[in-house]
Amino acid sequence: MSGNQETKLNNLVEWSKQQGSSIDSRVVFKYSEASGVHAIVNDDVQESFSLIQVSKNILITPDYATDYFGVKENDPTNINNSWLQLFVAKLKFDTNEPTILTTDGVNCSEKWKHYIDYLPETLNNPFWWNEDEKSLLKGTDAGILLNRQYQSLLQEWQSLITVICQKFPNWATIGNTELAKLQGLTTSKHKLNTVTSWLSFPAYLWAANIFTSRAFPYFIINDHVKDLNQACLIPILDLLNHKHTAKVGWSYVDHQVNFVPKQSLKSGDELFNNYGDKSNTGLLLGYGFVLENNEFDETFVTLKVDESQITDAKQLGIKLPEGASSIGINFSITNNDCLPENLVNFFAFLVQLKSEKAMITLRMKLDGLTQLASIINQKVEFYKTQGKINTSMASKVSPSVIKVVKSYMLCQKKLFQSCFEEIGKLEKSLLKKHKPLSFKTVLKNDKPFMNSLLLTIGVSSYDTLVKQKIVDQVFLLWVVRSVNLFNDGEKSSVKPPQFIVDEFKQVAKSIVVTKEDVLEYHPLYKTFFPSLPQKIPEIYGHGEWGIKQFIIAGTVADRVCYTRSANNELFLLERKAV
Ligand SMILES: C[S@@+](CC[C@H](N)C(=O)[O-])C[C@H]1O[C@@H](n2cnc3c(N)ncnc32)[C@H](O)[C@@H]1O
Repeated sequence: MSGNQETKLNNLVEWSKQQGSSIDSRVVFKYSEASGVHAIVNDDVQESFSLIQVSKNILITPDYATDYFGVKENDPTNINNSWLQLFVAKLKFDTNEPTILTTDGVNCSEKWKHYIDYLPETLNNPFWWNEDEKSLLKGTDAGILLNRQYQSLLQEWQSLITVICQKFPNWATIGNTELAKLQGLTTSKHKLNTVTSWLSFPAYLWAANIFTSRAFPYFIINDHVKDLNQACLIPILDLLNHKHTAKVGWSYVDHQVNFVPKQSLKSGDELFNNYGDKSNTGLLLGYGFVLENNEFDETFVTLKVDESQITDAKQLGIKLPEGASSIGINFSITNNDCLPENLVNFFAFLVQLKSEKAMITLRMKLDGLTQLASIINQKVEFYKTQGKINTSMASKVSPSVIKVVKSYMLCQKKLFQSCFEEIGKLEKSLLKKHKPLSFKTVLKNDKPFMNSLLLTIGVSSYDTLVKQKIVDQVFLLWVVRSVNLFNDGEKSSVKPPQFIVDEFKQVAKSIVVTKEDVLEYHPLYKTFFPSLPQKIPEIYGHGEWGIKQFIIAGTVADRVCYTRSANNELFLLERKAV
């Protein structure tokens, strides 16, 4: 820490004490490159011992802003702490009119001088990164949210400044100049990082980021607060860094905010606060750092589908995440639930066939999992490559940004990796539980059919069919054979599966064969006919072997087949709800 910053910190601590706050003598403030100012205890501390008491006198609360700007608490522009943020921007950046007086004569600039002087001017969260640095987040949750939050802050600021210009004629000139700077600029060209006045957008952005990185919920000190997002600034307590496992308590007693660690501390331990169960995306955007092994980490699979599909999925009993709409459905992937049931079911729904109306079948579930696995695998690959920052980029971005981006990417990749592994496990357990018929076993048991393959195409095992990529064709041939065998009624050692025969009959009843179908199946048909009945008449010489039978078998295949991608094993699934 520079000497100047150290002086500012000491001034802040002294001022807070003069204003009635107390800091236990075992708490000392230190500085590190990695996490800035933080507190250490230089002796053991018992659990539940109140270490810091901050006087109400020094808190920056919303009432100061509403009083100063003459805004009603329920004013529609008074959302997201907007007026309080503007108030803090004025405290920090207004050099023309440095005295801010409230209606009852409190000189706010004087009052919070040491606190405002201490607040960091340069923030390290992505809102303050240069364009090359920001581009490293392209395609990530953080990148998407960064743009979205930037836009909404911009709109929030525009509404505030418009009100300011109407209400306060002496600020209107600066306000209008600041508003005009943004006219005609596209989103990507917003490189406004320089504070030109307290009414400028960068001044507001700075104040908003001070709130995301340092503010506390206002309800801690005011029971009547209805809006849980309403915030206040609590000097001194905001010098504590975050640990997601830290057990802490905040309470408001006798006009003081008490900070109490709910665990004992050893001499030399860092005295942490707990900012809440935040994901790395939340930490990165709000605070500029991420935690490896963050148990609250989260990422999303976002899908865009029609409104009608959302309605149909709900009708099927799938509980969609809150806010699901045709704009997007965000399925949350966390460490605790890296493969949410509703995501699995929604993918099953997406591959539903007409013949599977009103139920989720094993085939839908397995096929849906295959589609999902492919998307998740793309995400894993994306984070693998995106996480490797190329050397040409490395010269344009700061090492601290590279470090935080790499760490963020790695954690996101881990979540998707766990999701991918979980898909494999679920597929395995579904197959184990429902034990669907394996085509490999079918062939092993149907010796005459297997012999016929050997004599005609020279193939003697399932694995060779896989190698030659002809499993699907042979499956169609076997379906037609099974139906003929069944219709023959002959006593045979081979029993065709009843559900295959039933499915074939059902398709046969409703199918309308088109010219396109015939053209599609013609090449396959020609490979088997007329040679098969000539060579092996005992199987192919009686029954129905027309091209139509193969077209029907094709639809049967769509309805009953599932190929496990890990080993290309083909399973035949009965249609039943799971
Ligand atoms: C409430 S302030 C804490 C005091 C701050 N370190 C300072 O220098 O004033 C929050 C900021 O501290 C830093 N910080 C907090 N917890 C951290 C952690 N576990 N690892 C790295 N930086 C952390 C981040 O820069 C964050 O934006």
